[in-house]
Amino acid sequence: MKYKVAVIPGDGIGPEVTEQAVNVLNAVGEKFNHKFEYTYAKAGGCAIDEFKTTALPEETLDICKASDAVLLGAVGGPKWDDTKAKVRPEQALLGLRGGLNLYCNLRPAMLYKQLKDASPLKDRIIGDGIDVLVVRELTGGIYFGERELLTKENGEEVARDTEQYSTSEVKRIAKIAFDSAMKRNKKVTSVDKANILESSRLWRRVVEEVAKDYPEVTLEHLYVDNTSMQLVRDPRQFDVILTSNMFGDILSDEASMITGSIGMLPSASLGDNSFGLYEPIHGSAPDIAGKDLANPLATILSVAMMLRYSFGLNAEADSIENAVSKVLDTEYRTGDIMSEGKVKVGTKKMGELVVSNL
Ligand SMILES: NC(=O)c1ccc[n+]([C@@H]2O[C@H](COP(=O)([O-])OP(=O)(O)OC[C@H]3O[C@@H](n4cnc5c(N)ncnc54)[C@H](O)[C@@H]3O)[C@@H](O)[C@H]2O)c1
Ligand SMILES: CC(C)[C@H](C(=O)O)[C@@H](O)C(=O)O
Ligand SMILES: [Mg+2]
Repeated sequence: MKYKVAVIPGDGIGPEVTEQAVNVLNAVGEKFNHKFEYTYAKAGGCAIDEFKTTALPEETLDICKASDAVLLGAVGGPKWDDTKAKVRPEQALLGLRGGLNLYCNLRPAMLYKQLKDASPLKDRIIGDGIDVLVVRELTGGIYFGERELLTKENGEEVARDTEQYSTSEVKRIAKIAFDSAMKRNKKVTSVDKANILESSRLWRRVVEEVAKDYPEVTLEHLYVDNTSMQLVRDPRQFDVILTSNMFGDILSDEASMITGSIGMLPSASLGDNSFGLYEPIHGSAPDIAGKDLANPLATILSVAMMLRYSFGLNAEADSIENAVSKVLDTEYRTGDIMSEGKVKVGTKKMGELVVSNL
C-alpha cells in the first residue's frame, strides 16, 4: 500500500528528530513492503521567517488535508519569543489542531524498565514501571477561548483568556477515554478544577453521564493540583487520565519526566476518522538544537502511533516499539536518559540503532 505523509519538521530540534523518524518509517516500509510518500511543509518560526504574516501558510494546511497523516517535529524558539508579536510559531499548532479538527490528543507515558535508573522516582518505583495514558482534549478550553489585550483609560494593560467547554466537546473526548480504559486497566481519572471553575463543573457532570455507558470502568475525579502531586507520589495508581487542553499539556510533561525524559513521549492527535497528526510532546529544545544531542525516540515512537492509529498497521507499529526496547536493552543512551555505566550517543546514532534493530 501507498501512504501519503505530510512532514512538518519545524524549528529547533524538530528537523533533527523528524529526520530520524522518517528513516525509521522508510526502513519499516522496506521490511513490510509499504510505500510512504512524503510531502514536506513549513510551519512555526521557519514559516514566519519566510512568509512574515503567518506561522501556518495555507499551503501547509492544504498539504496536510491531502495526506493520510502528518508527522510534526516541534515549533518555536527564542528568536520568535517577543511577547508583543502578533504572529507566533505556536499559533501553527493551534491552527493545525483546530483546522484539522484533531480534538483528541493521546499521550502515553510509559516507563521502559530499562530506563528505571533515569527516572527521578527510581528509588520509589516498585516493579517494572509506569503505564499511564493521558487523554487530552485538544481543540477547546482556554487555548481556543476568546482572548483580548486591552489598555484601560488610565494606561494600565489588562489581558484576558477564556476557558470554555460545551457538553458535546466533553462528551466526545470522555468517550475516547472510556473506550481506551476498556482496552487497558479499566480506570479513568478525570482531572479538573471543579472546586472553582464552572467549566470544570460541567466537565464533571458530562463525564459522569458518559461513565454510565461503561459500568466496567472505575471513574474517579481528582483536582488538578492533587493530580500533579499524586503523579509524583505514586504514578502507578493511574491508568487513563482524562483532562482538558491546558491541564493535559502540563500533566503530560510531568508524566514524561517520571518515565525518564520528555524525549521519550510520543503523541497522536486524532479526530473523527483515521487521519491524525503525530508529534513528540516536547518542544523545539533551543538549548540543544543543532548539536546532535536530542533524543529522537519520542518522534520515532510517534511514527509507531501513526502506523497503528492512521494506517492500522499494528505489526509494523509493534516492530518499531520492539526495536526501541531492544536499543534500550543495550548500553546506548542519549544525554537525557543517561545513567551510570551507559554509553552516550547522539540523535543520528540513536536513530540508526533503531533502524538496525527493526
Ligand atoms: N509541539 C511543539 O511544537 C511544542 C511543544 C512544546 C514547546 N514548544 C515550543 O518549544 C520552545 C521551547 O520550549 P521549552 O523549552 O519550554 O520546552 P522543550 O520541550 O522544548 O524543552 C524543555 C527541556 O527539555 C529538553 N528536551 C526537550 N526535548 C528533548 C529531546 N528530544 N531530547 C532531549 N532533551 C529534550 C530541552 O533541552 C529542555 O531542556 C518554545 O518556543 C515552546 O513554545 C513547542
Ligand atoms: C507549544 C504549545 C502550544 C503546545 C501546547 O501547549 O499544546 C505544547 O506545549 C505541546 O504540549 O504540544
Ligand atoms: Mg506541552
